[in-house]
Amino acid sequence: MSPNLVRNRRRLYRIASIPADGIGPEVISAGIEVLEKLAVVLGEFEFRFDHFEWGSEFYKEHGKYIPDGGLDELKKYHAILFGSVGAPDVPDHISLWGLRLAICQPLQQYANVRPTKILRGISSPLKNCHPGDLDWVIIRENSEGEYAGQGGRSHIGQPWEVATEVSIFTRYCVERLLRFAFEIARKRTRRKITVVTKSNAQRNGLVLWDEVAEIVKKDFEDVECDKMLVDAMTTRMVLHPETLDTIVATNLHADILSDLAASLAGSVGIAPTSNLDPSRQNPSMFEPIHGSAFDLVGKAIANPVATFWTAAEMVRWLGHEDAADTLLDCIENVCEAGIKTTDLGGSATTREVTDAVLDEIDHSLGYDIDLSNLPKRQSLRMGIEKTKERQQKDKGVKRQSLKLGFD
Ligand SMILES: NC(=O)C1=CN([C@@H]2O[C@H](COP(=O)(O)OP(=O)(O)OC[C@H]3O[C@@H](n4cnc5c(N)ncnc54)[C@H](O)[C@@H]3O)[C@@H](O)[C@H]2O)C=CC1
Ligand SMILES: CC(=O)C(=O)O
Ligand SMILES: [K+]
Ligand SMILES: [Mn+2]
Repeated sequence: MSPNLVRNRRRLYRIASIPADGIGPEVISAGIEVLEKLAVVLGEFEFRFDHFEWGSEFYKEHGKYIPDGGLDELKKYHAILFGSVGAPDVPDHISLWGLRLAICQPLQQYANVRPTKILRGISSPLKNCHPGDLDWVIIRENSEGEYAGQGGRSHIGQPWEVATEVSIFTRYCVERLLRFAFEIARKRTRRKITVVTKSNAQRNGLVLWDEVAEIVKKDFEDVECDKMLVDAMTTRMVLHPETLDTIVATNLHADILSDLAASLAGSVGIAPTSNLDPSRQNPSMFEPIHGSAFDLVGKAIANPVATFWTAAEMVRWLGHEDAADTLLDCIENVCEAGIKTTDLGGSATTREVTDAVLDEIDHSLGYDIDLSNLPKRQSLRMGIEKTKERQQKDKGVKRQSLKLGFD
């Protein structure tokens, strides 16, 4: 086979990288190293990253987080890899609305998907909660609710000052998100969804949620559906994690529940986020669940696992399920080997965890070989052979024969 044909089968993905603030740049640069290694080793695809210096430094210099025309620029990419926005010297609402929400909302990334599970080698702070007992995916409405931008302040500074934060819930957005969540539940083994609201106190918008859920669930009779009020949901997550699978909730409720979920699975330093436009008309955005972690900046100890898992979810969204699973396997192998940062009770640095994952990816071929010394097309061909092998899903079996297939 000619090298050109092989090369043509390799998909090229253009990724916009926006590391932004705090530990964002530390974890995103580690994530990019891992993605580039995965691409070279598997040979199914390649990435071209363009870096956008948008963040709080840019804001302080230019008065805006996104320059004019910036969103149109982002639309040219297959996906966006995002770090975190938020700096100690800029009010949090300015930074969040200036960058993250200013991307998610116009690009209609209305489904925020947050899987959480106890990775091999990580222990839950919950007594008796082991891998398999906590394996959830939280679907967060990502376009409206408490983050719709409705509200205002009057009589600022006066004793009679008034401020409103109006939650917006539209039948259209609630229904599209619930349908998306039920589809996710249907694809998972347990086919089980919990709809979380607060329709006792929030008697308008969340009653609408309950009503729309009743309608949508009729189209998913194969999915077991139950509902919870959000306060009781926290109790169930802690005391009966094994009874949950797919969870769907409003923008604010799911924001809170998903940080709790990540911590119950070990740390916010491990959990991923996908901000998806399910219509695929716009690029989706992938980011670790955590924020800027001011307390860790510059110490080189931020946990990069959340970003690696996020990278795996980006690869999955781009259509490479097996490659995503390979990366997740490599991450879990590293955790299982005890190479963990301090948030997980270990003592490894960001660099050490990253190097260990890079090493695992190299070894995921089942072959100890240094790809950096090979001409590019040889490693491409090896990747294709490797992909075929993976389809057999023979995890754990050392692959004996790896056809190098040099032309
Ligand atoms: N999507 C985004 O861009 C987000 C931005 N933020 C912003 O980040 C800033 C800080 O927010 P916080 O509420 O403190 O939340 P945070 O997620 O930055 O930190 C909360 C706690 O988790 C720890 N943590 C976070 N990431 C970690 C990692 N990778 N490894 C180990 N430990 C980690 C931190 O050290 C801290 O103790 C604020 O400006 C906030 O608005 C917060 C959440 C999301
Ligand atoms: C801003 C924030 O906390 C989040 O997107 O999860
Ligand atoms: K983030
Ligand atoms: Mn959050």
